[in-house]
Formats: sequence, C-alpha cells, structure tokens
Amino acid sequence: MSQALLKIKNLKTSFRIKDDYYAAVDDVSLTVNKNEVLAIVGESGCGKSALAFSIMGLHNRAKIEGNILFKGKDLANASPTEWSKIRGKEMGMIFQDPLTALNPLMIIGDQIGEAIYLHNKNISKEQRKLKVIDLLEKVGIPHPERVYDQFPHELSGGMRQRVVIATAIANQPELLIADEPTTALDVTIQSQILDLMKQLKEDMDAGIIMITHDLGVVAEMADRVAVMYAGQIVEIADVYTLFENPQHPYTRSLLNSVPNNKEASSKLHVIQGIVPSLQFLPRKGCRFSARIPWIDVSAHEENPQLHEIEPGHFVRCSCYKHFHFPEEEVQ
Ligand SMILES: Nc1ncnc2c1ncn2[C@@H]1O[C@H](COP(=O)(O)OP(=O)(O)OP(=O)(O)O)[C@@H](O)[C@H]1O
Repeated sequence: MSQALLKIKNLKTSFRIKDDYYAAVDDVSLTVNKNEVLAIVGESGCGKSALAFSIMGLHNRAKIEGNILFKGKDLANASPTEWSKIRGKEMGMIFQDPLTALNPLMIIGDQIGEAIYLHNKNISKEQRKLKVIDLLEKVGIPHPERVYDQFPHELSGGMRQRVVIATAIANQPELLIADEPTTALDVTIQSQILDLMKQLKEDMDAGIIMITHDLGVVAEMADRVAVMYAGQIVEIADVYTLFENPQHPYTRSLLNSVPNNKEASSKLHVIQGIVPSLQFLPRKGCRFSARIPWIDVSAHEENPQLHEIEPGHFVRCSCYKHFHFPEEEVQ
C-alpha cells in the first residue's frame, strides 16, 4: 500500500490584480506518495508553477486557501519560521534555470555547504566539505574537488543543473519539486538528469512532483500524471492509462499535438487559442469549451466536476463523452 506524503485538498492560490483576487490554482486536490513521481502537465499559464510555489510556501503575496498536508501537517498557512525548517530540508526544489537558482558570486562548495549548514549547525567545516564532495559525486560531476572551488559561470548548463540538484537533495528531502528541470538543457544532458532523478527517487524513497510541458519527459519519468488547464486539474491517471486512454479533450489535444504519437496518424492537431489570462478566465462552465467550439454547448456540464471513470482515473466535465477532433468522422 502506497503511503501519502503530500495531500493537497481544495487548494486555491489567488493573486491580487488591481482590486481583486484571481485564482491561478483553483480548487486543486491531489496526492503524492513516497517513491512516486507525479507529473503535472499543461501549457504555459495553466498554473503549474503557481501550484509548485504554493506547495513550497514561496508565494509571499498570494492568498492561499485549502489544505497542503505534508506528512499530516497542514502547511497552507505555515509561518516563515516553520517554512524555514521545512524548505531545503524536508522539501527540496529544483528550478528550471540553474543560472538564476545559483549565486554567481559564490563558489559551488559554499553554496551547497550553506544549504547543509542551514539545517545542521553542528557540522564541522571539514565534514561539510566532505559531504559536499560526496553530493557532487552522487550527481555525477567529474572532478568534484575542483568543481567545489569553481563559480557557476565556469560550469556548463548540464553541470550547473547537477549542482542545483545536489543542493536540492543535500539534506535528503522527502519531497522534491522539479519545475521544468531539463527544459534549459540539451537532449543528451536531459536524459542524464532524468536518470539521475529516477535514481534519487529510488535511493531516498522520495516523492517527486515533476512539472513539465514535455510529454516525452512524462512518459519517461512519471508514475501518475495530472493534466492542468486554466488552474484546474482536468484529468489525472496513472501514466499508462493517460497515454493509452486519454479522455479529456485537452489531454487528447495535447497528446495529439506531439509528433510520433500514435494517435496523430497523419496530421498533428493544433490546439486553437491560448490559455486565457487570470482576469479574463471564464470561471463558470467548462474552461476548455471555448477552444473546442465544434462541440455542442449542451455537451458541457454547468459546474464541471472530476468524475472517476475507472479506478484512479478522473476526468473533469462530461464533454469528454462527446469529444472528437474536427477532422474525425462522427457517426
Ligand atoms: N505573482 C503573480 N501575480 C499575478 N499573476 C500571476 C503571478 N504568478 C503567476 N500569475 C498568473 O497565474 C497564471 C498561472 O501562471 P503559472 O506561472 O503558474 O503558469 P505555468 O503553467 O507554470 O506556466 P509556465 O509553464 O509558463 O511557467 C498565469 O495567468 C500567470 O500570468
């Protein structure tokens, strides 16, 4: 039986724009288990990063409602002091761009060493150095003693991302959140970093939330997948089911817009339009309806809910039952 590490219930993260608050994460509930990778996918602007930042307590001006239960403790409105004990220790985060995540003026050894020291003030300087070198080795950095004394700009993009990962895992977090960890890297380095993360998941029994718009990364890494659209989860299932039996029109459109996907037999589907900005997002009805105008309005629910259509497979709005691509024959 898998053990829940993180349980998010009805999470709503809203940003103030002019005089009102608008939800970028709107009633999201999900679970991450130990030794599990949950991928969160969706186009730019769907709320993936807003969700990740909420879980890590990194929004300082947003309104957070709902529950973020980490090992049973609700962190939704934890104080900065409580967060400073958890962040970097029990939870680690890997950001998309290693250059902005690293301090350009600090040598690598000191950056990782500082992350260790923050949560373990009793460790001696010598022990810290040994630990940093061990971490650099663990993430596959050659000549770790030399890299210890180097500055970020002296390393390649792939090496820098390894340093970011080494920092994120320095205190053996139980939950790792990776926001587009390989987007800035070239393909060969990408697969090395993904292999490394898989290895870490096994070694540390960690839960990982992997945010990505790359379905290849999802197929390679995820155990389960949540598809986000306009702040909501529109479909969630295990990775096999999601690729073999996608149901929500948005999921099907995403999969069908990827070259080499078997559903895309001859022509790729282009999802028309864009994710509306927060202020102009229609909050009632099916949020994806405007992008599938050929589907009759009566196919959508008024207040679309997630329906469990088979064990562990949830789909929002009954429009999935009536969905087809415009180019498909309808009987
Ligand atoms: N601090 C903020 N203040 C106001 N609006 C914000 C803020 N941060 C994010 N948003 C808005 O919230 C929505 C979701 O943004 P978010 O960055 O979470 O999307 P995303 O799916 O992670 O996109 P990307 O893949 O481009 O990072 C967007 O409309 C964005 O403009």
